[in-house]
Amino acid sequence: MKEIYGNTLGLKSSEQQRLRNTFRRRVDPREIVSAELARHLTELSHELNRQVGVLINRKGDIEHVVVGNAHKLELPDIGRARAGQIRLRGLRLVHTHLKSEPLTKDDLTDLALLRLDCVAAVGVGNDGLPGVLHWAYLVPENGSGEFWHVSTLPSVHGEQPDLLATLDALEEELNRKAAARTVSGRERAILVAVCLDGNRARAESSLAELKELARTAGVEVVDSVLQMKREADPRYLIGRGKLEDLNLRSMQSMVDLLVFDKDLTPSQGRHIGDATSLKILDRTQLILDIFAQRAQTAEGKLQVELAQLKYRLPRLVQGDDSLSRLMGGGVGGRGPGETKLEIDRRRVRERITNLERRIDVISRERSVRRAQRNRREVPVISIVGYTNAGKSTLLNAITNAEVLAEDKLFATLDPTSRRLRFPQEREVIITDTVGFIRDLPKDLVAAFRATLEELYDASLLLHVVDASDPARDDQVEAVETILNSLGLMEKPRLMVWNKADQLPADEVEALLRSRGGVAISAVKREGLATLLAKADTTLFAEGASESIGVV
Ligand SMILES: Nc1nc2c(ncn2[C@@H]2O[C@H](COP(=O)(O)OP(=O)(O)OP(=O)(O)O)[C@@H](O)[C@H]2O)c(=O)[nH]1
Ligand SMILES: [Mg+2]
Repeated sequence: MKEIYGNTLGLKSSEQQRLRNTFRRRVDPREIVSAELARHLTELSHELNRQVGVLINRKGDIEHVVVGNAHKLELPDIGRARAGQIRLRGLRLVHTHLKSEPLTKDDLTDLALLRLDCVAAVGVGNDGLPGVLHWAYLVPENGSGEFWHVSTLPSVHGEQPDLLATLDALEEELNRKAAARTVSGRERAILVAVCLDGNRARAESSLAELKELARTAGVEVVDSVLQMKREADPRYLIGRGKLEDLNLRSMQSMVDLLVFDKDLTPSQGRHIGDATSLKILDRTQLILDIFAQRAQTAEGKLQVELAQLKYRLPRLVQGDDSLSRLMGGGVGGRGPGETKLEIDRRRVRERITNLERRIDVISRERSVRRAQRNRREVPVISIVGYTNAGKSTLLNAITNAEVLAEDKLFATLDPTSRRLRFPQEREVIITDTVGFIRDLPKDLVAAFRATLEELYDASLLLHVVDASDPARDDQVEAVETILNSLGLMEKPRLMVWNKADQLPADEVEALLRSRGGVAISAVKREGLATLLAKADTTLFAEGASESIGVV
């Protein structure tokens, strides 16, 4: 026996029976609602002074009968649509509006988030007879920002549009768009930034960098939004209205992912995930993701996994309640009261300890290698710089090594060392390093400590800068902040203004005058002789070896 859902409290049994009788009705599926069914609903609504609604499937059968209060209707849980779901639900909502009011925001949000075939509201006249019919259906992405098409018919008695034909056309269009999309097979994302300090320019450049990160991670960026805000929403970071809007846009544009340009607290991540049914990533997770995709050596892989686990640990949530309750009573010898969550946490912690131990071993081997190198008294030059500055290109240009250089962030994760013969047959070792980035995740700094340890042995740091990047000054500052935190600012450092081929000559000159250093083009192999000569004098100048610590 099918039951009535919703606000049935205080209804007489005769009224409940009449509501139940609704299940017996069928409508012609081509109509939004038949005049008979509309009248049945409005009469009931009029008497009960409550909204009454039905969910009708494509065959015209009534699957649910729902009672609300005078202003709204709470729908039964038919399950939210999956992110990226193309198909419509195959259910339409027809309900009454006691004052013949238009469709509400809630009605339309239900339409979109539940992917209903359509929503319709029949006005209840003073006599309890059906009046106007407001109805709406979803529209595909269209550039005008419309999520739905809303219209009004003066009465349920007149001719109604062929709903099945409308839905067929709509689904065909949705499928066409989806087919075009699945070709790429990449996850689709909307990027979200919140600017809390009023500095819009900086927020925009950070968002541009996030876009590059997303591209590097292989994510397709559908759109990005920047919200200026005084204070962060404690629950959702962004405003609730904005979140709802994002939700609707994601549904329409078949987005799977929201990527936040700021790190989310564990509870914010959870709340946003719950409110949207989308996968949520923040900046740190995106960077970790890239590192995970790119790590080549065993050590790199261990380090990335370690950083990921450390990031995930506080974000583990109670998954399945029934399961944890089941396991809660000391079943299976897992100790009294231990929940699944605690078991998960313990496993993660064990894995962390294990990884740390293995990384430690590798790191010790590395320092043995370094010590041998030092004993041979070969000075080390380390290339540092913001990600994508051209470090690997420079290493390749001066050593003919083949280190992967590409227009992606974090192309290099593993330190690469090459021998280089200096003009006077003097030998040095030159190392390429992982790129730096502003707000480098704390766990990653720790995880890549071993990699960066190479820098402690360097006799000279070449700080490579993409001189053509508008965010150049911020990037220099970010690199210097990290060098400072590693206690490396005392090392001799040479500023290398790369990509000079992208800048007008006078700007290059001005840069050299004000900031010193060398201007080069690593791809065009210009300025390299000057660079090497300067490095040579710094390293081998009379008496320099002592002051700069070459052993
Ligand atoms: N126009 C121009 N492009 C350059 C120059 N040097 C490097 N590039 C380009 O900049 C991009 C990044 O170069 P990489 O050498 O991979 O940069 P990286 O600093 O090693 O980057 P990560 O390892 O990702 O941190 C590539 O597309 C290079 O071709 C240059 O002198 N001029
Ligand atoms: Mg590189």
